[in-house]
Amino acid sequence: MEQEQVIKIKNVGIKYGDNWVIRNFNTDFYQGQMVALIGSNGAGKTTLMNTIAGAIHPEEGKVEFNKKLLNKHAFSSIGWSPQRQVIDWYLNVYNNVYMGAMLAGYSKRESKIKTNNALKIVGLEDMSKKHPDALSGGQQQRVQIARAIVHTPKIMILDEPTTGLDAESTDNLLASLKKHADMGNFVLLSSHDLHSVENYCDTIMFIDKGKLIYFEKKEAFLSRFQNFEVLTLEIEHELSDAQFNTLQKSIEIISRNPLQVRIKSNEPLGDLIQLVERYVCVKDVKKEKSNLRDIYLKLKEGE
Ligand SMILES: Nc1ncnc2c1ncn2[C@@H]1O[C@H](COP(=O)(O)OP(=O)(O)OP(=O)(O)O)[C@@H](O)[C@H]1O
Repeated sequence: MEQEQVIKIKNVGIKYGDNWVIRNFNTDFYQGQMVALIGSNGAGKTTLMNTIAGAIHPEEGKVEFNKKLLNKHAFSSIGWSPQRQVIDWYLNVYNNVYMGAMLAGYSKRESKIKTNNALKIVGLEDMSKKHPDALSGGQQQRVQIARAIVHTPKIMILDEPTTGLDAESTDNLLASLKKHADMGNFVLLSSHDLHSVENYCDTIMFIDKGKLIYFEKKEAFLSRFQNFEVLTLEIEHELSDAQFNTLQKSIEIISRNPLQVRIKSNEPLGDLIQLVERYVCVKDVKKEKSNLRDIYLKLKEGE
């Protein structure tokens, strides 16, 4: 089925004071996509998401929504979880989330069902009576996300939703967002957790210094850069500083402990292992295709 465009970003430019942080930004988003917005600190991810969510008005250009797909109250079609925590400290966990459903126009009965479902997704069913100040940072973050997604909006804009979440909660949340996207909705999330993003998102949007560098299907993005591989070497003992420094001059070490080396795809390993074995015995070698994180680091290096 042909998926419809949900959002169009047209020549958007945003500045703080005299500084342009985003300029000439153009993108289209479609139903069914789960897009990972990635880029280094200060790249402009939050600024862009806040602009899409309507919290910042662009200096230039505009963000257009497919009006046909949205309810007449846009609020009920968009779920936004900003980077800074916005929860009501005077309401307990349950009511924080329940309020999101009520504000989106659901009846009390529907809101209850939706609230219980959202609390389940973020794993806070047992904490519904607690007040936010009695929760950990990660749990507070989950309250905010539950509130943003409780009304199952067609468009979800989530700024670093996995920050502060443990591995299990991260997986649960992303799996449920993926399911939501697969049902024809749209999810945009920013994250520095590239392993999780790689597992669940289907589209990569890589920005740098306020500019869109790559925006394509995950598989296309990965295969474009998978001309190198990562070797993990199990060695008998750690390298001394002097050994490490010397080795670094002839091979591309990306991690010291565990020792990880970047090589070209299909490059023979004999010479490399011989080189390392001048200093330490290599007990095992594991070769993996570069993943999203490796590619991201390589891109940042080559800047
Ligand atoms: N309120 C503000 N006033 C002035 N400059 C700002 C403001 N907010 C952000 N900036 C600047 O705009 C640029 C983009 O910031 P933004 O927060 O959008 O980046 P980000 O990609 O979300 O970073 P991070 O990964 O650290 O969250 C940065 O250079 C930042 O210093």
